[in-house]
Amino acid sequence: MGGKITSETAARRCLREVLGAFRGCVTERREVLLEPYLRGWRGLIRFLHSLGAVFSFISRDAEAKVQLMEGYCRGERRERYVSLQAMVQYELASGVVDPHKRSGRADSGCRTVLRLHRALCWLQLFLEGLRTAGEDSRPSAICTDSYNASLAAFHPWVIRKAATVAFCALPPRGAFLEAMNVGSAEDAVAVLGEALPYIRDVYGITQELFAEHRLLDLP
Ligand SMILES: CCCCCCCC/C=C\CCCCCCCC(=O)N[C@@H](COP(=O)(O)O)[C@H](O)/C=C/CCCCCCCCCCCCC
Repeated sequence: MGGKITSETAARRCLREVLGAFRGCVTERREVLLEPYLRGWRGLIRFLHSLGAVFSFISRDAEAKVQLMEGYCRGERRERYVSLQAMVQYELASGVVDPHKRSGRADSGCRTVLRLHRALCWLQLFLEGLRTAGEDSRPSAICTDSYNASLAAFHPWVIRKAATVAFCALPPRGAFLEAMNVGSAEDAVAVLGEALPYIRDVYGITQELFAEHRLLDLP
């Protein structure tokens, strides 16, 4: 045990932000808008900060990826980065990414979003586990199982080891749900239930888009 909540207001604000952002991501035409997508990630990263310094190597990596994408969204070609669909179309057409090459640009939007997308798979499993597990369950175990079933396959041994050690610092379920600061544990479970369908929808659309263009294995 060891997760320490440094700012209750910040935690509450960022979870509301996550929920609102993922809710606003998908358009009527089933496009995923990048601006709210990245805003959702910002909220998650802020929440991760509130869990303590032991997670900072994880939040730094996520932060760098979000920052890179925000740069594209505000840059010269920002109209190409309004949605994931626009980004994929542009980066494929301009040769920024090539699914047939074994090496590629480390800073492309597609490659960067793919890393976040894989992490979203972990998040879905983790939140679902947290929501449905018994009162005595341990978030560290739920997190480890979710990680092993998703992201771990893409990480080298040293990262897997460091991540697994960090997960041990997660507080017990009651304290974790409290840390979400949205009311009682039941309220927190309800918020998770509210957020999950939106996150699942964003994940599903992205998975389909990347699969269609053979972008799921970008190096
Ligand atoms: C709403 C309720 C509360 C949920 C709170 C969850 C908060 C989670 C916030 C952020 C999740 C972190 C996402 C990490 C993205 C990792 C992307 C990645 O795979 N990067 C690796 C590959 O990148 P490249 O080298 O190819 O550029 C990179 O090597 C990774 C480095 C850092 C380690 C990543 C470990 C990921 C573990 C994810 C679990 C986070 C644990 C949070 C505990 C609540």
